[in-house]
Formats: sequence, C-alpha cells, structure tokens
Amino acid sequence: MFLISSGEPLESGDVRGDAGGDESSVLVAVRVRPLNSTERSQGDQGVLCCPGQGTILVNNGAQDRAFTFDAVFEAGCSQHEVFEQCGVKRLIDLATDGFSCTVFGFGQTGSGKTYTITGPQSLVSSFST
Ligand SMILES: Nc1ncnc2c1ncn2[C@@H]1O[C@H](COP(=O)(O)OP(=O)(O)OP(=O)(O)O)[C@@H](O)[C@H]1O
Repeated sequence: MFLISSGEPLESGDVRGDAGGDESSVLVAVRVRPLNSTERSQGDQGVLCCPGQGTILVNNGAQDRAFTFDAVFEAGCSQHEVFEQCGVKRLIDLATDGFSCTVFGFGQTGSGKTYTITGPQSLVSSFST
C-alpha cells in the first residue's frame, strides 16, 4: 500500500480507477505482488482479484470481500504504469519545482515496498554502474 502526498492537490486523472471524486493531496494506492517462486512451488494460490474502479476483491475461501482505494495495480502492472498512473512521476516534477512530496510504502515484509519505490533490481543496477 502506498500513500502519495504532495503540497498541491493531485488531479484525479492521475489515478487509474479513481474512486474518490474530490481532489485530495493524499492518494492511497495498492500494488499486488505476483506470487514468488517459493509460493508457486508450494502450490499457493492468489486470493486477490482486481476488477477495476479502484476495487480489490479478497477471497477468504468462501466469499469475496471488496475494498476500495484510489488506485489498484494488479500483479501484471509494470513499474512504468505504477509511476505514471498513480502520480509518482508527477510528484517528481512537483518536487523539482519546490513542492514537498512524499511516497510512503506500507505492508508486511516481502510485500514489495522496496521494489515499488526503487524499481526492479536490474533498473537499480543500471543507475549505480
Ligand atoms: N511487483 C513485483 N514484481 C516482481 N517481483 C516483485 C514485485 N514486488 C516485489 N517483488 C519481489 O518480491 C521480493 C520482496 O520485495 P521487497 O524487497 O520489495 O519487499 P519489502 O516489502 O520491501 O520487504 P521488507 O519490508 O522485508 O524490506 C523481492 O525479491 C522483489 O524483487
């Protein structure tokens, strides 16, 4: 889960599946991490479904429960899509114009916070060499 905040209201058009309507300086986005090789090898199954409109369905084995956020990114979404569509790219532009901006990752260990903030390791490596 990512809280995205800037010193000026973000436009709702920055966010796919906008559910709020009112402009806000804080947006909450969820990115689903794909199952990793360990999880796949032990036969784990995904329990999340992303039908759009900022909604995520969590299946507890018996029924779906729906939760709504400003944006939801399913497991197949690229880093580019996440940064572009949840407004992070625009925050970088605002930051260079002097606005205070924050992107805050929240989730259990291994859920993908570092990956989402910094990008895939291959991308990080290409900047550090
Ligand atoms: N969207 C994604 N697509 C592919 N792999 C991912 C994705 N998100 C995370 N991963 C992989 O899952 C693993 C855990 O991700 P990451 O290190 O970002 O978790 P974290 O939430 O920062 O964990 P911690 O809180 O323990 O630091 C890493 O190997 C990372 O490459």
